[in-house]
Amino acid sequence: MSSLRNSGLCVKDLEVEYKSGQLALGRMNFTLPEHGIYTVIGPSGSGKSTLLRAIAGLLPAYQGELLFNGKSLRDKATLVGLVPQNYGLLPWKTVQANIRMAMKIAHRSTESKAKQEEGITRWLTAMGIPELAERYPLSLSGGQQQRVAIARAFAILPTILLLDEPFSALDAITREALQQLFLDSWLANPATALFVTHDVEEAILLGQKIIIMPSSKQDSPVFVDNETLFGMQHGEKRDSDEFFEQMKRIRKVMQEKW
Ligand SMILES: Nc1ncnc2c1ncn2[C@@H]1O[C@H](COP(=O)(O)OP(=O)(O)OP(=O)(O)O)[C@@H](O)[C@H]1O
Repeated sequence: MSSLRNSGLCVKDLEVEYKSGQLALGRMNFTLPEHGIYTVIGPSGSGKSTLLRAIAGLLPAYQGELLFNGKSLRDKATLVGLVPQNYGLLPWKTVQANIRMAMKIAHRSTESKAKQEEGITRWLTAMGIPELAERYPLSLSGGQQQRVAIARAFAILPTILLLDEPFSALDAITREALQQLFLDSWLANPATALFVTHDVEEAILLGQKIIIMPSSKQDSPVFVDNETLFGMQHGEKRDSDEFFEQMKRIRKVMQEKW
């Protein structure tokens, strides 16, 4: 049994250097309880995508340890879903075939075909795009591709869900609608989610904690608790006093650390 100290996502002395010798991510140490949404903001180049890639197992090498409930992520025993910045959809497969393939890889065909098809329809519907099932990714708008990528990530029912600026290609209204869809979908499958965004408001509207990456690789990230807002109805957050207080708090940290 894992002790409480080891439960959740544990990042121990993580440091990433790419082949060029450039330090992409300074030493990081933190533990995040499971079943939470953690938003990550930081200046360009501070290592947000690199952090997600390390957790997703996409880096050939890194220093330190990544554990989930005490088990190393290197062992691939924990199912991780990633929505990368470029959506990562296969252009030669239809929307539904993209999702089907991800489900097959994740569950190694242990699921019945009927259950798989039901899952595909359910997640496309949850993202508001059931009519796009037969279309090919390159015939879709950027925002539609983002929805497909999010549906695909949720459809594999991951334990850890990583999202790299998933709503960046959306207009403000669609973005708000998708934030709500994301929260509803997360409630249906409360993965441990790391959500990278450039938008401070979005970080406050979605995260249970907000992780602020520093510009200096020698500095540590700052964690801002956001439980009060996280517990509110999504539609009421933006107009609340707590939202404005949180904006002020975070801007202060940004001024100091960026
Ligand atoms: N494949 C790579 N090879 C070499 N260096 C890389 C590679 N990918 C990223 N880097 C470098 O690592 C650092 C962190 O990059 P990363 O993409 O993680 O930052 P980020 O915070 O996600 O930036 P952005 O907000 O612009 O997406 C940067 O200095 C970047 O130039």
